[in-house]
Amino acid sequence: MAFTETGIEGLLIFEPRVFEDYRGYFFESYNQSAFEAAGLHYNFVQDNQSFSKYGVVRGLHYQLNPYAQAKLVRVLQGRILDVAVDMRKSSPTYGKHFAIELSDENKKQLLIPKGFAHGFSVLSETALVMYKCDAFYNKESEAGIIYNDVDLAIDWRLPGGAAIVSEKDLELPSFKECINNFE
Ligand SMILES: Cc1cn([C@H]2C[C@H](O)[C@@H](COP(=O)(O)OP(=O)(O)O[C@H]3O[C@@H](C)C(=O)[C@@H](O)[C@H]3O)O2)c(=O)[nH]c1=O
Repeated sequence: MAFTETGIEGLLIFEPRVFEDYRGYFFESYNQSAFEAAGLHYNFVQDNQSFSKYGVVRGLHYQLNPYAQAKLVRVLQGRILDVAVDMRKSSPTYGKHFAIELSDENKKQLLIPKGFAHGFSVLSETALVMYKCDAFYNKESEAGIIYNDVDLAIDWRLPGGAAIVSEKDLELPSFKECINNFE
């Protein structure tokens, strides 16, 4: 079980220890005491799961305070590019993003603290994504940034720009338009 830094404070990669044998494999996908031993005190209260096809981009999403959510993201089937944008104005990496491939094969997870916008693109034929949240969904506090924001310039690794995006997400504002949503 290992936590790796990403260069953005608080944003960590978690790699569980995988036990393989002739039957297959076993791993602890989450263990609260192991997180606490690493100084990571989260009280996850909601688990979400989504299934998407190749080219889907979900995001970039966050909830406004006091409903902001930390998330622990993993992939049960397939391969995604998971992206977290640092929206914490006091952070030295404010406005920077971090992207990582998460897959059923590499079993990596991304721990995203509050104060980030989150999204992902689907790189495999389909992907089953699961993430834990430390605050409940609150429809009224949903917010987001347009996935192809010019300032963030995220490479979603979808050649030919084949992004499949929800109608709601296509209406999202630019990064610059929502900076006042953050402290
Ligand atoms: C996020 C969420 C949605 N819903 C409902 C609202 C809506 O009718 C339907 C689909 O919601 P969305 O289109 O917002 O789903 P989606 O675009 O997958 O939204 C998710 O994107 C990723 C990137 C995140 O980080 C999540 O926090 C969440 O915002 O599900 C819930 O009931 N509970 C929830 O927690």
